[in-house]
Formats: sequence, structure tokens, C-alpha cells
Amino acid sequence: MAAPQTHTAAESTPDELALDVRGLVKRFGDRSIFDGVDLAVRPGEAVGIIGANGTGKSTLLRCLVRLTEPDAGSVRILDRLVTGCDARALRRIRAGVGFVFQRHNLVGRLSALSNVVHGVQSRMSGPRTWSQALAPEKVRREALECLDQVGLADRALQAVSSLSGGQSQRVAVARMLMQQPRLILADEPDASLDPKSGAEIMALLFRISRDTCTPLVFVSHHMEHVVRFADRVVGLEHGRISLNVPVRTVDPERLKRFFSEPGSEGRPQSETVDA
Ligand SMILES: Nc1ncnc2c1ncn2[C@@H]1O[C@H](COP(=O)(O)OP(=O)(O)OP(=O)(O)O)[C@@H](O)[C@H]1O
Repeated sequence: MAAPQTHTAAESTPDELALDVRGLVKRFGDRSIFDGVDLAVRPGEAVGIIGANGTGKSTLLRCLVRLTEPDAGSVRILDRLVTGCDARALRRIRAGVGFVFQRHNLVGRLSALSNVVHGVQSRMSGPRTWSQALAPEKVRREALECLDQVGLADRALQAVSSLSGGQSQRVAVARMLMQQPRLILADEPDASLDPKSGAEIMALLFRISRDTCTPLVFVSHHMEHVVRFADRVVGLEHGRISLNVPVRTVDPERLKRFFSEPGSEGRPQSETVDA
């Protein structure tokens, strides 16, 4: 039987945590995806979630903001209870969470600037169908600054469909920046990209997280990105968190198992250590 999971970040009180997950359970029908996941993320911390295909990493990220409804347990984001809150409160919480997905959901026929302008709408009232041409000057300027931050100001008026995969992912990051997120969740932002572009996107997210002291929780199948960009590494296996340690302390050989096929090395020992 797996050892009990320790709640990490022991020196932070719950109301100081950026993310506080306790006893999270998710099933699809009869199938348990995870059962009793605890996870604590401190302000400004970068946490890399790893695990073989199908272990539930994306489902875990989605459960954090109830894009997928968890079956039990609690989630607090910046001391607001996500689980059990009403739709209005959930909208407010989500407005403060920047999501970067593997598939970026940009509108290809619209310009990079228009796509980024749309990022502001989750934090402002007003028309929900602004194009770049109709958005107030202040918003357009802000969107341009966000594109500048991701190195794409010179592509602002170009249709997203004509940009490369790496450039499109940068536009998605710029759109997320418009939200002024207080927590960034990134689900394999480095997938479907060539190695150089994947590393650049991860470096960009890491820089944003560090510069703005915004906590970053990301899923990656690239061990080198986890080692380089995470403060803490969290390994999901057999529906449990079996690794939760500062990256600087982890043996690379120990990490490798999480990047292999599920079940290839049997049931693991749990290891959770505070920074
Ligand atoms: N809506 C759903 N209904 C039923 N099963 C689902 C649903 N979403 C995910 N699953 C299943 O839950 C399991 C975990 O999926 P998830 O996408 O979270 O894994 P993952 O660790 O992110 O995988 P990968 O690394 O391949 O992206 C998978 O077996 C998947 O098929």
C-alpha cells in the first residue's frame, strides 16, 4: 500500500498558499483516475507535474478549476474555495487563472492582436465580441504590450493561421497575460512543438512566473524542462502522488520512471519532502 501523502509546504499556512488541494478524488464511471490527491503550491512557486500517459495529469489540472468536476476533496485557489462554490464565484476564480493548453484554441482567421484582445474579456465587463478594431485604444495598447512581451509585436496584425506552431503558442501566452492571472496552469505547453520552440515556450512561462511572482503549475513530458523550470516536481502514479520533492534534490534516475510507460516498474514507494 502506498505511504500516506504528506501535505507539502509545511511552513506555509493554508491562507498563504496559492493553491491548496486536499483529498481530491476523480472517477470516470467505475474507473478511479486519482484518489486522495493533496497538493500545496506556494506563491511564486513553479511546480512540474509528471507521469506516464493516462495517469490523470490533465484531469487533475482541469479539476483545479472544475473544468472537470472532482468527485470529492477540496481545492482552494488564493484562499478562495473552488469546490462547492456557485457559478458566479467560480467565474470570478477562473478569471484569475491563466490556462495554457497544448491546443491553444486561438481563432485562426483573426489577427494575433484580436486574439490577445479577447483575453481581457474575462476580467472586464462590456461587449464580449470585441475585435481588435473595435476594442478601446487602451486595451489594444495593452494587448500589443503583451505581444511584445512574448516577442511577437511585429506580427500583431498577422492572422494566427499564418503563424508557426511556436508563434501561435506565444500568442496564447500573450492572451493569457491579458488576463493578469494570479495563477498559471499550463497543460503540456511544450507538446506538439519542435524541441527549440517547446523549450522557448517553457522558458517564457517560467520568466513570466518569476517576473510577476505568479505561481506556475505545468504538466510536461519533457524531463529536461521539468528539471530546468520547476522548483518542485510532483509525480502522479497509480492514482496517487508518489513523488513531491524539490527538483534540486531529486535523482534524475528516480525521475525517469515517470516518463516511461505506466506500470512498467511496478508499484512505487512514495516520496514527499518539503523544500
Ligand atoms: N471525460 C472523460 N471521460 C472518460 N474518461 C476520461 C475523460 N477524460 C479523461 N479520461 C480518461 O482519464 C484518464 C486520464 O486522462 P488524462 O488526460 O488526465 O491523462 P494524462 O496523464 O494527462 O495523459 P497524457 O499524458 O497522455 O496527456 C485516461 O485514461 C483518459 O482516457
